[in-house]
Amino acid sequence: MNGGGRQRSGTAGVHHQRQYSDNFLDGSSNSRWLQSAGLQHLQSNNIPPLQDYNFYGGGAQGGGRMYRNAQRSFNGGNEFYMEPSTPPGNYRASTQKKSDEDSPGDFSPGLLDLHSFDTELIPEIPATNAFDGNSLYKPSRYRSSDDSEPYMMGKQTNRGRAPENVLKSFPVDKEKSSSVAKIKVVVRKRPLNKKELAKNEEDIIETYSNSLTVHETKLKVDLTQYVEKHEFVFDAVLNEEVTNDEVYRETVEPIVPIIFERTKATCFAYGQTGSGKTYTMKPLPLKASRDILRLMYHTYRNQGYQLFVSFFEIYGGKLFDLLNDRKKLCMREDGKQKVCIVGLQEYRVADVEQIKELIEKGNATRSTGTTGANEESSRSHAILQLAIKKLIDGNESKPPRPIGKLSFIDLAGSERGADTTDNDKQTRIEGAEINKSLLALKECIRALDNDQGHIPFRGSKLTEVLRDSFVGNSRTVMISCISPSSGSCEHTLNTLRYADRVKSLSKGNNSKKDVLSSTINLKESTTVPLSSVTASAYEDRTTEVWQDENDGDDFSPPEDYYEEVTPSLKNNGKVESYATTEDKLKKPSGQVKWKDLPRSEPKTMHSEDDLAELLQEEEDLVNAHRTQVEETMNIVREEMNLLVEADQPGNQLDDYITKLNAILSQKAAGIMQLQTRLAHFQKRLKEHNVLVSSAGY
Ligand SMILES: Nc1ncnc2c1ncn2[C@@H]1O[C@H](COP(=O)(O)OP(=O)(O)OP(=O)(O)O)[C@@H](O)[C@H]1O
Repeated sequence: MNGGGRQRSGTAGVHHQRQYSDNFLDGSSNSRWLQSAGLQHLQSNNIPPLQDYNFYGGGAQGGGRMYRNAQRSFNGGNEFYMEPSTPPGNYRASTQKKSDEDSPGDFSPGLLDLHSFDTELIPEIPATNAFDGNSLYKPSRYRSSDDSEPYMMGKQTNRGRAPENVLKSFPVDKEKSSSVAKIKVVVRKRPLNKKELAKNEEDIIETYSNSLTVHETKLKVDLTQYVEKHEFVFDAVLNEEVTNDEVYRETVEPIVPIIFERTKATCFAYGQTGSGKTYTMKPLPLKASRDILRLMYHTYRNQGYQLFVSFFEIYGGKLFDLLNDRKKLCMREDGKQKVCIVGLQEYRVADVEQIKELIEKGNATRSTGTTGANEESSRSHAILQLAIKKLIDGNESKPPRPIGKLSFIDLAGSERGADTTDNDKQTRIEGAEINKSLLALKECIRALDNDQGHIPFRGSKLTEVLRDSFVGNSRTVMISCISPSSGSCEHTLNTLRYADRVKSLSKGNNSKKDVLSSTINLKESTTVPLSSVTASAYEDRTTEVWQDENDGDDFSPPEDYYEEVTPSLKNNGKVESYATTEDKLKKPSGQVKWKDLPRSEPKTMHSEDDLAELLQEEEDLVNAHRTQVEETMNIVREEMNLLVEADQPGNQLDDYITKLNAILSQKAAGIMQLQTRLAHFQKRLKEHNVLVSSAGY
């Protein structure tokens, strides 16, 4: 598709990108992420405090002044302004009828409508005028679009792309916009970090341009090891050498022009803690705003477009404004089921530096903590929104109309539910809440996947906010971040299955389900231990097998197959028990590979088929029960959370306990059934072994 996974930048930037997390330069997290984004020159200690720029000022008049300031700034002045657009009494709910538009006094104070779009169409600009680099280009007003030289008004550089090229890249984008997929799922693999290298963990992810293979080492019942191969296909797979700039080009850049065309777009990162979500997400808004401003000031010049920034987090099921001293926010639904965030401050911005400052401010305010995998772990879901609005008839005294919106969501680690086992009460509550919201997100995705009439968006604050990412005229880019390490294999598989499910939401996708591992690899890999395979015998025919057995087959794996695994219930000791180096079959690159196995004699084959079927059955059963137990645990966690929140646990404790007991008894019955089945399985396995040894195999 795009060759993203094979990209090699081959520049100094690559070297930088390949540094492991622990190798990062000293300094604040903000300066670190600017460096990681290739935007270090934006780092400035000289920027005056926001208050110096009438940060909390407002009013219709203020808005007019603000706009004029913006124009001056754009016209080469060095003035720097930012004002929130939602001062009390100054903002109109965009759901209001057109007849009300001339009555600024009726605007709902501080109410931001996340979903509403007016009906006025943006005038089409002929491509020749819109993208005429010669007529529009003002050389003194911006820099190259190169990653290391972001768009900055009032500054000039001799380096960078020719002006024509900068502007002419947009027609391409515009053409692309109509064909931009509704949902795009991209996987990003980070490099092994120092800790993982110190533990001798191996890179088990093999990437191609739009697919990847996870090589999972497993133990058979007789404790011999084998490698199970899981193949996934996505829209793009970005390997550990891909820079943040390339990530931007692959993910967000194509959707930027569309937000001028009445579209809501969302980009979110998903993955376990420490997998690189924040590292990936942080540079994107700045890069996007650079392109948005370029479009605003050139392609849509003089058309009254304005750019607004807001930044909030969902922490413990509550919303906090990251640009307004973590002020608690309220989410409300209006009569049309449109979600509004009451009190959220929006800041109008005119250049990248202002946006940079706001993002830094928000990031500094964000809730973080330390996990085993990440010293600066996000404990919240952070949502940064870039909203494009348009002045009504060029009238600066009226609030502008929302046109399009680009939201960036940095989700908390997907396995933070594991924190519920932590002794610290606060961490447990956080973990439970994160778990709940990610579970709700999964439920919504599943419901959409099944074309269910009712989508349970109200399951969590996160899904309420994300609602418009999945319905209506929207675009969604999901970046699944994965660690390459063998120790993270289970989490990685969970992330990829989750991503696979999201991918299946988009029409006409070509995503293969990860059924291969349980049907083919398992069957064949159970017959020969890995240690007995010589390196020279290395061969890979998995793809061939897949094609043979699955061509034209629209088989969908059972629901349970995609259930996410809660790590606290898993045996993480697996990291330690990973196969010894001698046991592994390696390619010259060191990548562990699955080995094709010799074809068996018909008699043995028959018994192997039986065994494989049995194994499959057992695995399905175990998966189903594990899922049930995990779901139960989630319910228990949620209930516990409710109790804590209720503040007077005694009140409803008896009810809760009765309810939980009923659920647990039901699950216990299931587990007993599983034990009976396993005993049966063990008996069959013994019989099989006898059969194999008597056949002299
Ligand atoms: N592609 C990458 N290249 C180099 N370093 C990376 C890459 N991805 C992540 N890192 C580093 O790994 C560490 C963890 O990354 P990050 O904080 O982005 O994880 P996260 O998924 O956001 O975790 P959490 O959910 O706990 O917030 C950071 O120090 C980061 O700099």
